[in-house]
Amino acid sequence: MDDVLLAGDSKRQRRSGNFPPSMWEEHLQALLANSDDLMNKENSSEQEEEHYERLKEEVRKMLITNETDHGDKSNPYRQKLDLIDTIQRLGVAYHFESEIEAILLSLRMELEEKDGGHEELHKAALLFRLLRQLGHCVSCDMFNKFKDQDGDFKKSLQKDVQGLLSFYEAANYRFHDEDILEEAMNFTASQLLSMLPNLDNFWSTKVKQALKLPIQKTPSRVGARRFISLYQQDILHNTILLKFAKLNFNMLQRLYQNELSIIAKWWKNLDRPKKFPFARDRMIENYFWILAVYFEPKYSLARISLSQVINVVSIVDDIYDTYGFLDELVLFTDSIERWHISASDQLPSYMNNCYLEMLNVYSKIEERLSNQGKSNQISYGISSMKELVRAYFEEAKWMYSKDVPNFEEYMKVALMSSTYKMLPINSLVCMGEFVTEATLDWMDKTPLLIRAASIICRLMDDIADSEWAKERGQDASAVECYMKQYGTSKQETLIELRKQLANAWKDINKECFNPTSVTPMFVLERILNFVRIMHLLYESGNDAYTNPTKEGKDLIISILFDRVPL
Ligand SMILES: CC(C)=CCC/C(C)=C/COP(=O)(O)OP(=O)(O)O
Repeated sequence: MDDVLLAGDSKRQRRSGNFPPSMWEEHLQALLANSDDLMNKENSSEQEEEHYERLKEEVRKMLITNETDHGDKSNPYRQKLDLIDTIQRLGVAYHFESEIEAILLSLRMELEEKDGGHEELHKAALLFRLLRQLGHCVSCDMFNKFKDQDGDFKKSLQKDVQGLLSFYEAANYRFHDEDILEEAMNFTASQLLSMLPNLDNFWSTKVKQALKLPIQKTPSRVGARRFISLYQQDILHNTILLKFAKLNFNMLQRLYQNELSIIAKWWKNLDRPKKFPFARDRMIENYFWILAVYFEPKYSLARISLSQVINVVSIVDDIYDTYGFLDELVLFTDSIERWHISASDQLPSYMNNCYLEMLNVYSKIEERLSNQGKSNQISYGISSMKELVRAYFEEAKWMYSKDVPNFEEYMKVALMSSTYKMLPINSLVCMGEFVTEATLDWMDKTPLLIRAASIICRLMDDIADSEWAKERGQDASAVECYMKQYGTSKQETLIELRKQLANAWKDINKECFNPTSVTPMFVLERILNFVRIMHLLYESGNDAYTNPTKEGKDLIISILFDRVPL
C-alpha cells in the first residue's frame, strides 16, 4: 500500500531520528569479502589443535591435583581458590565446570567446619564470591570477624590491598538487608581509592579496572580480554594457563568472525539502506550485545538467530519511535498480532518489508527448532514479540498525544518496551535443545529477575536518552514522568532513579541465587548477562547503542577483530 494514500495527507512529515551512521563499513566489507575464506578455512591446524588440547588437559590436572605452581605455594587452600578465580577470569572456566563445582563444594564444607570462616580477608571474600557466583548458599556473617569492638572494619585491613579488592568484588554480590556488605562496599571503595597513588602499576591498574567495572558487572569476553593482559603482568603467572587462555580467546574470536560473516550476508541482503534508511544500522553492536549474552561455542546457532531477532527489533523500534505515523502503527500492531503472511497486505511498503523480514527470521528459527523436536517453543518467542509491540504502540500514542503519564503507569509499559523480557525469552528460545518449556513458562510470567533486568535496562536507557529523546519528540521517559508526578528537580530525580537501579541489582543478585531445575544457573546467567552488557554500554550516561563512541568501537574491535598476541 502507498504511504501517502494511507496517510491521507501528502504534506505530513515523517520524523527523523538523525541517527549517526554505522561505524563499521570497512569491517563489514572485509567480513563480506572474506566470508567464503572464513567459512572454508579450518579454525586451526591439526598440530595447533593438539597443542591446545594438551594445554587444556594440563590446566585440568592443575585443578584436580593438589600440586600447582599457581600463586602462594605455602598455602594450598588459597592456591586452589586463586587458581579457580584466575581460570574464571581468563574466560576458560566453561571447560572445567564440573571440576570447579566439586572443588568449591568441598571448600564450602571446610568453611562450615571452620565455624566463622577464614582469618584472611582475601581468602574469605574470594570463597564467598566464587560460591555466590555459582548460586551457592553462603552467609555474609562470615565477615563479622573483620570488625573491631566498635563495629568498624579493623584498622589492619586498611593496608591489605588484595584483601580489600576481594572484599569489594564480593560486596558487589550483596542482597537487600546485607548491611555488612553495604558497609563493605563504601569502606573498600574509599580505601582502595585512597591507596591508588601508592600502588605499583600492576595493582593500580587492577584496582582502577575493578572500581570502574566490578567482576559482577563485566561481560565474559570483555573481562577475559582485560584479564589476559593483566595476568601477563603478574610475576606469579602460570605460563601454561596464560598460553591456553590466549589460544582459547583467539580460537573463539575466529568462530565469532565466522558467525558475523553469516549475519553480515543476511544484513546486506536485507538491504537496510534502501528498505529502511530511517533505521539505525547497528549490526555489529547488536552482535556484540548478543555475544555478551552467550559466548560459549555450543551456542553458536543461538547467537546467529538472536542477532537477527535483535536487528529486526531495532528496526521495529525505529518505526514506532520515529518513522511510523500513528494510523500506520495501528495497522502494524494489528498485523503483528495476527502473525500471518496474509496480514501483510494492509501495510505500507516499508512496514510490509519489515513485517516479512520478521516472519522470515522466526520461521527460520522454527525450522531449526523443529529439527530438535522443540518447535513448540517458537510460540513463546512470538508472543513476547507481540507483547513488546503492544508496549511500543502505547508509547507511540503517548508521543502523538504529547501525554506524560504518571511514573507507575509509564513504567508498566516501559518495562515491556525495554525489550528485557522479550530478548531474554528469545535468547532461551534460540537455545533450543538446552531449554525446557517449564523454563519458558516461568519466564513468560515476568518473574522478579526479569522485572529487575527490565528496570535496569529501562532506567539506564532513559537516563542516557532523556535530553536527546525530547529532541525526537518523545516526552514520556522515566525522568520526565517522575519529575512531573513528584515535583522533583532533575538532579533529585536522577538520585532517586539511581537508588532504584542499585535495588534492582540486589534483586538480580538474590534471584540468581539458589538455582532450581526450572531455573538452572545457565539460564539465570543469560539474564544477568543481558544486564551486564546494558551496564557496560550505558554506565557512562551515554546511549552507546544509538550514539556509538570511539571508545565503544575500540572495545568491540579488541574482542571481535584484534587477536591476542601469543
Ligand atoms: C534493540 C536493542 C539493542 C535493544 C536493547 C534495548 C535498548 C537499550 C535499545 C536502545 O534503543 P532506544 O534507546 O531507542 O530504546 P527505546 O526506544 O526503548 O527507548
